[in-house]
Amino acid sequence: MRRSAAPSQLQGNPFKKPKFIPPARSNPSLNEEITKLNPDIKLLEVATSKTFLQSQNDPRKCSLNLLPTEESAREINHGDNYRGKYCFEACAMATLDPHHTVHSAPKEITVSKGQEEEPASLVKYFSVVWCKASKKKHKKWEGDAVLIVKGKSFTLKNLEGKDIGRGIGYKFRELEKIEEGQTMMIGGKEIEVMGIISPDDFSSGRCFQLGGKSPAISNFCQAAKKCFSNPLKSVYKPSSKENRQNSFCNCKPRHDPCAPNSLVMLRPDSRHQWMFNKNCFPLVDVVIDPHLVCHLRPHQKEGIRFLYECVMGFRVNDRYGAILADEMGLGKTIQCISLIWTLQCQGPYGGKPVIKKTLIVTPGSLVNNWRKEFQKWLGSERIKIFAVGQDHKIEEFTKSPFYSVLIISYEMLLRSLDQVKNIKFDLLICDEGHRLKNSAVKTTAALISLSCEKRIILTGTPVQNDLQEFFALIDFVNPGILGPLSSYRKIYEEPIILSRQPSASEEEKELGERRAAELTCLTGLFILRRTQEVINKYLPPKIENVVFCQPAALQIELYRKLLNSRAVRFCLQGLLENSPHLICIGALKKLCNHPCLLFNSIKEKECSSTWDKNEERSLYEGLINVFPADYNPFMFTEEESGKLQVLSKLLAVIRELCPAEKVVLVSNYTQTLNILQEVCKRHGYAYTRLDGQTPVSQRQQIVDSFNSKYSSDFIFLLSSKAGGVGLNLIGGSHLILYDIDWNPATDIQAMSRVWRDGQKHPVHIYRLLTTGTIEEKIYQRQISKQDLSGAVVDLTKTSEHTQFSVEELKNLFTLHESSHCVTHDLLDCECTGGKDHTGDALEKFPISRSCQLGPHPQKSHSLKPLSMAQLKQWKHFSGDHLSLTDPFLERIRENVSFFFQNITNQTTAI
Ligand SMILES: Nc1ncnc2c1ncn2[C@@H]1O[C@H](COP(=O)(O)OP(=O)(O)OP(=O)(O)O)[C@@H](O)[C@H]1O
Ligand SMILES: [Mg+2]
Repeated sequence: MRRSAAPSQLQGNPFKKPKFIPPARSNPSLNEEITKLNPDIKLLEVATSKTFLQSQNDPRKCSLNLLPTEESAREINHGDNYRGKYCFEACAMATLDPHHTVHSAPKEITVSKGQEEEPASLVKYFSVVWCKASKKKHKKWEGDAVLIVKGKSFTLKNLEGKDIGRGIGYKFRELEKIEEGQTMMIGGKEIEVMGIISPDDFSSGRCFQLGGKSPAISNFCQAAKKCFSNPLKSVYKPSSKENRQNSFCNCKPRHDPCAPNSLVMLRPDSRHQWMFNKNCFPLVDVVIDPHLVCHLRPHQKEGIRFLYECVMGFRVNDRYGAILADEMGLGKTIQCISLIWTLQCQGPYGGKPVIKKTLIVTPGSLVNNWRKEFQKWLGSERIKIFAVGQDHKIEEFTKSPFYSVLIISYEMLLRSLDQVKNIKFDLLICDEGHRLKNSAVKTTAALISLSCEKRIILTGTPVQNDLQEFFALIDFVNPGILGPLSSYRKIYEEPIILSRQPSASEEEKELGERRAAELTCLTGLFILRRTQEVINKYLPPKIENVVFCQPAALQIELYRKLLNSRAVRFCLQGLLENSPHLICIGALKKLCNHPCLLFNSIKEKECSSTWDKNEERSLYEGLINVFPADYNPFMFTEEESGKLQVLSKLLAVIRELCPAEKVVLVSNYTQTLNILQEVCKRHGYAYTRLDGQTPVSQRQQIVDSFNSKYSSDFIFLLSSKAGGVGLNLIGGSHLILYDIDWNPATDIQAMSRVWRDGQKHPVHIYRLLTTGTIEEKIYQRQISKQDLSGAVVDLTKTSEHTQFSVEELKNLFTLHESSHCVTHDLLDCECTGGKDHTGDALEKFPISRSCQLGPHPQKSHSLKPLSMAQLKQWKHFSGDHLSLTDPFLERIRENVSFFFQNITNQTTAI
């Protein structure tokens, strides 16, 4: 039967290329090679030979897939029916790693010749082409597919991962015979077998990738492996006639590549030269300006190399995107500035600059920060920056030839999209780019519509809970690299999510893990994430405290009443559809911050016209009577809230002991910030404030003035959700998180504002939680979920908190009045929180005891939220412990039931 070429063959699908060796034949030369490495594997036979990225990356791994032949399998199998299992395992372990245990196939495995019954666990995979069944002689194949043969059943999946045919009841004999060129009918489709797919290729998902992708990516490995050659060789001596002809080009690097500490970029490989150097300009080394290099941290140098290789298309063929996902404060800005400045002045071909104009899109509050950073690192002469603002309209940029960098906020971009589209940008940088969630979001759509190919996303906040958001980011920087969303879902998202369900079978778990690993591998070429650890040594010590504040009497009484309300009881009956649980949670959180916030809500609702119909009525019933008859929320007192009492004392002791230091005080709620502001006023503390209402144009000014050593402000009131991202608040060295967010990333964002490059003082962080209440539960949820983080992204739902099981609600709606610290109770720690478990007494205990904290270096200083296990490693003690050495904690102990403390960079600590 003749056939037309299937799509994969037109595109050169690597899975079709290898010569198929039917199971009964062997390839002696390869076998020899394998045998040299490990004599035990001579019984196995090479069935297919493919080149994959992974094998290139890891020199120990080989590009061969080893399958036992029918005969060899029979040789080692003596009479039982596990051959199928053996086949599968041997395939899955197919590497040439000499340490690998390919030879350890179970010896007792046997197969009886006449045996017909085949265990259901036999799984084989084949690449096939398919078309609708017809009697025509000349078939027109409609597409490539993957045939999965499991036991007696067949499944046909297209390359998007969708099932397109099924069949059952095939005989084992038929199964055995499947070989290249064989045609068969499955679910009304005719297929022709093209080759065997190894279980590894199937479980990693590689067999679904069409020709263009893998080779594109694998190209990087060669490029990346090439060492830096002596740059002077080709730079100073034009090697060919053509090069001499093009001597009008700048053949010298802009900076001396041989100077000590020079930072030289990777040279393009021959493929790149062939594609992009049609005029045969001489190769010139691209060298980062030494003026910048002298400031760069090692991880920043590595980051610049990474960005350069990505946007030049060295890493993945025909893709020019990158995601720089370094944790907060690692200097993503300086890395981008270095890249822009380099590409704008230099290039590998005749020194010709690679880019002319750059567009930087950033949250409004950071537009001026970017401008300032350019000035900080490059001064005002080298490069002309245009930051769009009220007084700086985009037209000015369009008209003037001087400016090469346009900085614009996401909001402004939407408003002036048409104008931006008319400008040709060669490089696009999206700061805090995790907001580009999907193409349905307007901003994403607007950015996608820009024609610029070189795209960089910067984000310090990893994608937390959504593989589709992850897809959106990847697809934005390197469009199409993961195929269409529909196939991505089938091949990666669904198996990964399925594998994380508690009910997942072993097989599902394994498949999900393999797919996640493959996804990480594919995307890892253009995603770079480094953690805080790389910068710790440049930073002053950080003393982190979790402070469990005893609730005030009024809070306890109101809390009990709320928990006894009809609304809460209704939630616990499990009728969650219309459950008012979110309202109940909101009320409890307000109460923890200050009872006057709850009072205000009750009064507001009483005045509201919908009060009668509202579920809140049943929540607030009788609550007002708990407040004193003449209660005036504007005259609130500190004694009415445990946390506020602690805060007030904390501010006083900071002021007293460190008069030159400043405090960043963070809340997620504007109303709470109002209370904190009032506290500042009452105590005469000078303050400044940045929240969602603060005009974007004023934000940088507020930040700058707080950071200035001449500022008289003692406190910076910050709404973390409104404007926390990306801000540098190094003027403050004490940071107090007054309330807790469900999403740990919000809190981490806030905490990272002060402990960053440029900070001069030891940093003190205080997280205030009300003992025994919902705040502790939210904290526990933050930290326990962290243990589950996934390989590519953290799949735990941490940002959306609308769904709870009845059990979870029961836990949330419980007040633990007798516990000093419910979180500590949960840690399974042997200590009682007494004095023996402070750092002072550490030497007395053997290191292995779970509570002995100080001597163990903290495992990771990454900005990831803590896990329960890590928290247990923190120093911890109850509030009534007698000899607190920390003078700040000493002063607030009266209102505190428990402390956790951890010091980073302790060697130089206070
Ligand atoms: N090599 C360096 N030497 C001194 N200061 C540096 C260096 N690199 C960065 N900084 C400073 O560190 C601070 C943090 O840098 P930057 O704002 O770029 O961090 P980021 O990675 O963008 O963090 P975020 O995710 O919070 O936005 C800035 O004030 C910056 O000027
Ligand atoms: Mg930033």
